[in-house]
Amino acid sequence: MSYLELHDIHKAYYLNKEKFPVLKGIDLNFDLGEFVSILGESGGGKSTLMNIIGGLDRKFSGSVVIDHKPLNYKDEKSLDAYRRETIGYIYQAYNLIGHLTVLDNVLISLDMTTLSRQQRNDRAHDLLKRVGLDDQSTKYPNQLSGGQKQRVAIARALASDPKVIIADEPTGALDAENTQAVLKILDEIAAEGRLVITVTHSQTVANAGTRIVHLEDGHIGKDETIRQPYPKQDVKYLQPQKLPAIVSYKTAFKHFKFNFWRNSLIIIGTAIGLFAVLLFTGLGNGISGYITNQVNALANPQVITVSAHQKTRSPSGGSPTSGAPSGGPSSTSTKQKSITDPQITKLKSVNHVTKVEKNYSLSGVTVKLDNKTTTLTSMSNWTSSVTDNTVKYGSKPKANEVIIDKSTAKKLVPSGWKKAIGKTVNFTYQTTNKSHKTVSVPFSAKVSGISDSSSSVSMGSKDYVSTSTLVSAMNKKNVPTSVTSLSVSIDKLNNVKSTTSAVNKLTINGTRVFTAVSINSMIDTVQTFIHLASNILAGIAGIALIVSALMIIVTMFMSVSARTKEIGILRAIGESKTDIRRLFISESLIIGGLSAVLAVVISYGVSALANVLLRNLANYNFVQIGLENVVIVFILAIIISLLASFLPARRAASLNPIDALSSD
Ligand SMILES: Nc1ncnc2c1ncn2[C@@H]1O[C@H](COP(=O)(O)OP(=O)(O)OP(=O)(O)O)[C@@H](O)[C@H]1O
Repeated sequence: MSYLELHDIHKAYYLNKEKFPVLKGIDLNFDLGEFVSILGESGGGKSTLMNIIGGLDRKFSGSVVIDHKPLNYKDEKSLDAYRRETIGYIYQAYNLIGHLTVLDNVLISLDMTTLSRQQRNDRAHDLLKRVGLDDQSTKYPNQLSGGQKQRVAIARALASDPKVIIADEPTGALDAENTQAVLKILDEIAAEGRLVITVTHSQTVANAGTRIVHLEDGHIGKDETIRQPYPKQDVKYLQPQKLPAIVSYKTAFKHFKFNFWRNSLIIIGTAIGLFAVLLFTGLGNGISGYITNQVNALANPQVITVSAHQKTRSPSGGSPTSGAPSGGPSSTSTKQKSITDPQITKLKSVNHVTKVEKNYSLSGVTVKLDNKTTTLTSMSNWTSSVTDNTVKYGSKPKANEVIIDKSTAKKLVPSGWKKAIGKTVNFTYQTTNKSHKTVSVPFSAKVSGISDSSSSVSMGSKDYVSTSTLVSAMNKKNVPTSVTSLSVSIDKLNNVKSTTSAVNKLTINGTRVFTAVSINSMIDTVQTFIHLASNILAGIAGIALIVSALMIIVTMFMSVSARTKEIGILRAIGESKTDIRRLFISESLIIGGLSAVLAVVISYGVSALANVLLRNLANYNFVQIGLENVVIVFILAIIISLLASFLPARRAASLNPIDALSSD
């Protein structure tokens, strides 16, 4: 039995359903050590036969038996393995990969062996030395002569140590001298105990072999042995393996580098879209953080405001349950129900509540210092809900002390507002006493500190008197000290949410008592809107990403059509559909990944600049790009590049290797 056997091979091409038979029953046997030339006229079917022997063509009838085993032409994977392990191809048109160096062109075959990286490199250099080209290893194919290209192709065909070398018109494009050089190498290959099958229509070339087979009108004509074949050799061949994924990534990167400028433009385009997304989300983070800070500076987040629960449907008029006088001292909302002492006791018993303070809000307060007088639109008592950093100068008020706003201080001491600290100021306001008579309530207090309403977002001036001073003044004038709102302190920030809802759920005689509001819930609401707005902006910016995705799709399709021949070559040396798909997907991923890197770099640069420029607005970083935003942008980039590469990669993988090889 021979090493390679062809049994009754029939092959026809169809054009518009018309059948063109090319091979009409071929039976041939080949052995290792033979250098067989298949001689025939142009168009006689020589290449067609080679494609069948080489495992590239699957549409024929008959069988090919290799090393006693019939080839399974139905199974694409076993054909890939056959090409990878057994066949080395040499073409008339060289078919080198243009964007790879001479060395890399040889290495692509070696990557499908189990040799180590160093061994692969050494073998590639040895093969190039053998064909006289080791000094050209860093050149690209377009920098070589025709003869040199063909020698690189021979080195590549030998790289994976195949038992069968198929050479389709290997000297067709060469001059006499190069033809002789190539034929000599092919003869040496046969002498190593390999089977060399060459296709030619030149008698001179055919004479260089050990046997000539004539192909005539789709049949085997004369089959003549012109000299003894070389003896079979008991050598150990290299161990083949599937292409490791890393090689596809590396090849993709090499192609990416080869088209660096075109790819750079696409990366910039994609990066702009990603940058816009990052910037808007960063801006959303910054603004919501700024508002949180501002609100927290105004009010202590660990203190919730509690008022008596109002039945929303009750229009005006008295409440059916409460007999307490309505409103605190000149309360702004007179319709609000007062909170009773038993209710306060109940509130104090709630878990995590550490302190309950009454909120008094005075309006129309006249302030007098020496001969200067002014009126405050509002004034409150100092409670835990007011944060300490409200006091910009001096200290917070103790008993018989008051904090006045900078605007108030300026009116009282025009010569220097800071001098107001330490001075005793007289206050008076009008309200109704327990007998429903209008009375003036006077009190005096020493200014312990000054607040500044202009330095933050706040409504009206910020004047606060110590609670004990105010309450004793009210008591003196027989003014009711009941209130409509309380400041309730909670032990830990973490408990604020749960305690707020616990207070809201409190009932007395089955009726809800309180309405509690935490500053956090207000911040949450504001933040929800800010994030919504910034996400909408980021979403709009995301439209740019659709354009980027389209750009990547177009580039990938261009890449597939420009690299059709390369795809054919890679398939011919044994790469599978999966390898080809991975090649294109990885190139797209490289583009996507680098776009994300560029976008992140630009975003951090622009946000640093924007934050410096916005410093004079407030001492705060308004653009805050967090790690999670960066991660999202990378995920986005990966999704876009995967989606964009899906169709082109599928198309590349589904190309017929023979059609791909014959493309220009
Ligand atoms: N894909 C195809 N579709 C239709 N016809 C084809 C196809 N490929 C080859 N043929 C035809 O089949 C015949 C054999 O072609 P083939 O390339 O095998 O010949 P060849 O002997 O190698 O020719 P040459 O020496 O010129 O390279 C030719 O007539 C050719 O036109």
